Amino acid sequence: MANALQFSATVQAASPVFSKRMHCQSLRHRPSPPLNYNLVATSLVLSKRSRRAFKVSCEAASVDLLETNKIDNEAEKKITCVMKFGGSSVASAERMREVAELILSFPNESPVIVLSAMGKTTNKLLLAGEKAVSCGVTNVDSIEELSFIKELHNRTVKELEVDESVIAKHLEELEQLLKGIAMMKELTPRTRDYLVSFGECMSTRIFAAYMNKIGAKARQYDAFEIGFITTDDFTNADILEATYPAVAKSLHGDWISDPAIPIVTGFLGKGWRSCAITTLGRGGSDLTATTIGKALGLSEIQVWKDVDGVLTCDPNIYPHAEPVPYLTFDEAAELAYFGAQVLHPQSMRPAREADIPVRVKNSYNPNAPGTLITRARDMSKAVLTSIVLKRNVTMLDIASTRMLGQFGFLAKVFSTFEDLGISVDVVATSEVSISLTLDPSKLWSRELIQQASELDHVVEELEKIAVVNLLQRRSIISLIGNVQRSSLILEKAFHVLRTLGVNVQMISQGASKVNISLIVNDDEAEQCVKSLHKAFFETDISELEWECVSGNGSAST
Ligand SMILES: Nc1ncnc2c1ncn2[C@@H]1O[C@H](COP(=O)(O)OP(=O)(O)O)[C@@H](O)[C@H]1O
Ligand SMILES: N[C@@H](CC(=O)OP(=O)(O)O)C(=O)O
Repeated sequence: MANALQFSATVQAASPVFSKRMHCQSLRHRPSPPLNYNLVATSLVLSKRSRRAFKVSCEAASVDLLETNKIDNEAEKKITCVMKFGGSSVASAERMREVAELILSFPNESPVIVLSAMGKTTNKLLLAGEKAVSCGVTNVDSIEELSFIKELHNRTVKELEVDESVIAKHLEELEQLLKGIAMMKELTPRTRDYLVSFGECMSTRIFAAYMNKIGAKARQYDAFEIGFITTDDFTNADILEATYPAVAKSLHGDWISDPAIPIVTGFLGKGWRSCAITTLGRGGSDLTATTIGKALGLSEIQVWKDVDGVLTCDPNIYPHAEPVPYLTFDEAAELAYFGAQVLHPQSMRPAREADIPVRVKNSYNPNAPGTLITRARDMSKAVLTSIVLKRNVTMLDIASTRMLGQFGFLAKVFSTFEDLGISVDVVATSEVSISLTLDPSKLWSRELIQQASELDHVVEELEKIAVVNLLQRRSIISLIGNVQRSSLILEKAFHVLRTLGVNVQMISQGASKVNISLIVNDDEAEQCVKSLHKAFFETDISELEWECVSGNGSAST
């Protein structure tokens, strides 16, 4: 019953007229006890039409309208935004308390909350799984990572003073699963996903219990039970279209019938064929949040991290990185795809499709403005937005053995990759040769031995039509910004790289118009990023501008 609304009214002095009129309405649930004189408190679920009639009746019967209206308004409140908190934001009981306080400090928002696993739980679960493969069943309970996970979650439950039963079953099951892995002596991608799901399943249960304890009504959801339907690509699954209506139905339906803050597991889904738990790739809770944003048509998606927004480069490489106040979806997607850990590579897609702004905020510093990501922004002054580094990339130089002018060479090269299921990142071509890099995330998701033999196989296949040079330990430095000013960016960048004595091995300016990629050796890459950062972000912008032909930078689409 889509329009159902819940009422509660204290009837102080009802009249026979009121009682009669109430019974005339098409009530889903008759009030109990029957409305009568001096009735105290009742709860009704009414259609919108009946609700209007009920209001009139209430007035006629001197019902305590204050109480009625209060609950009426509560039910009419719509879900307004989604707030995602990453592992670092919910790493301890103390952090969970602060996050709860943060959520409740926005009284005008009715958010859906998406949580990642506590702290480094996902990494620990993966390590525990790997150890279980070879440690023997009897030694599972002494796996250090298992003890750490148990201790962290039990301590958090205790410190938050919530019932330990909320996670007891999960901890028991986790140990059983590790014993199963030890018995089978193998950890398949499917089991790996089931294993890491314990992290999000436990963090959300603890947090929902705590919210309820402090009087903020909350309801926990496992994403794989509420319609997150994915491909069966374990460890790196894609969200399928059917997810949006299914998630909307689950969350909205519950909210209408019994409003409570939804606390949803990030990162997890359910394979459409296998019906097994899948994961959306590392950092996938961002994608969970943007998917919910699109499914519910919300006005804002917030991702709360441990940094003051998206920064001008990875702060672990260069601590003087600064927050970027505005980004477009295209810039953010490119930045994430080319390796900025701060956002999941696919997470911008649902937000862009539904045109919902994404705000990246710092849960440790909520007053910092963060980064606002929208469809368009003023690009008139933008030169470079951010520098991203993707390490340990494999590069292939492929030169055709045929004569110039032969067609079909590129098609053959790409069909080889398609047949082998390997995706390509950066490409630069001439008519008879092509240089490209392979997407490491697709290779990383496979076993190391499998990776090596797959690369051999790629080379073997390509050598049928070309001379192939396999180059490993390369890095992609992506310059994200206003490619309308590519000449200025390239001039400045190459000046920096020449000063460092670094030779660029490949360069590509993608069709996205926000990214220029440079390939250099792994061992030179960090220094390049630091020097590029100094040149672009620690130099007065006007010094960059003087050479720029006026009118070069135009507004974005
Ligand atoms: N360009 C960047 N801007 C901001 N953070 C970045 C960037 N590149 C890498 N990072 C790293 O990403 C981290 C935040 O992402 P992540 O760990 O996935 O957050 P969470 O777990 O809170 O969702 C930061 O702590 C920072 O170390
Ligand atoms: N816990 C998962 C999913 C995730 O999104 O985590 P975080 O928000 O902490 O990056 C991971 O570590 O990959």
